Amino acid sequence: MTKEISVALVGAGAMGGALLRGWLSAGTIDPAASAVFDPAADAALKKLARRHDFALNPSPEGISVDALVLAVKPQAAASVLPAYAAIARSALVISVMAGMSLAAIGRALGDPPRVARAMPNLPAAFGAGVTGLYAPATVNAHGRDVIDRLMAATGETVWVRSEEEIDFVTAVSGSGPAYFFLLTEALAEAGAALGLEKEAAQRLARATASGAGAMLAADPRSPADMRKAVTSPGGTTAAALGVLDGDAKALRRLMKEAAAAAAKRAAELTE
Ligand SMILES: NC(=O)C1=CN([C@@H]2O[C@H](COP(=O)(O)OP(=O)(O)OC[C@H]3O[C@@H](n4cnc5c(N)ncnc54)[C@H](O)[C@@H]3O)[C@@H](O)[C@H]2O)C=CC1
Ligand SMILES: O=C(O)[C@@H]1CCC=N1
Repeated sequence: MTKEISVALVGAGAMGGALLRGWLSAGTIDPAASAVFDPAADAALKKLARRHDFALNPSPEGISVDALVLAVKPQAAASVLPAYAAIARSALVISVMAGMSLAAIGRALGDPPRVARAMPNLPAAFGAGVTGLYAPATVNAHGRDVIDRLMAATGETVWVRSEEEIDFVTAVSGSGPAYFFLLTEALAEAGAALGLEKEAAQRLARATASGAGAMLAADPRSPADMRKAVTSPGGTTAAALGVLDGDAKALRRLMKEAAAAAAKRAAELTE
């Protein structure tokens, strides 16, 4: 049996909390040997700590774990991270922070030997996440395996070739769920504008997004082939796609601009 991983998680908010719940339900981590740090721990997190028996907000002194996972806001990192420098000396450090470079993490933690970057997304809370991963040569095959096992507990993993590509992962899949949620909001608004009751339009749009997501997860056809399967020649879908994807390629152009803006922001946060 593969050994469970001991983890110190710094920041158990939306993303850190989702990862933690994924690890606990998949049995990836050893709760009794793990610790979670979050000064704003809410009742749900306290209950989780009691149920699974992991340490919540212990003193960081003397803690020794396989992996130190950093999930605080990048803007808070410089002031928060130094308290965890001693843990980082012996642990594999995995940062899920957007726009916080390996160099900046190294500076904040006193240059620990092994630091890697992971860019998960929020569907990790339902085991339906996808995480982009990058580790420099200082992280060996065993370290990569630990990172992969931790992130695979919450969905798919995709290794990328350079640290810069993590900013591109952030633009595609890190921020990506929000694009689909916006599309769902916009579709519901369009349905209401046509004359449907607001609640009916919301239910139709949400179930459609979720159904399309289920097809993407289960159907091996490409997204383009599935789009074609919905689109009868001269029919209703073709009329809509003429607006979204006609000569001006409006949606594709907009998506490129949106992803470029996200990647640019990730790079700015890094500076
Ligand atoms: N929300 C998302 O969809 C994604 C977020 N991320 C990254 O995850 C990180 C966290 O983002 P969210 O979870 O969205 O933010 P959040 O605000 O929900 O969580 C941050 C947590 O850090 C805690 N915190 C603040 N000071 C702390 C300290 N001194 N020690 C320990 N914990 C402390 C806060 O109480 C909070 O619970 C960010 O760096 C973000 O770039 C990455 C991928 C997706
Ligand atoms: O918006 C953000 O900066 C974070 C990173 C990816 C998703 N949320």
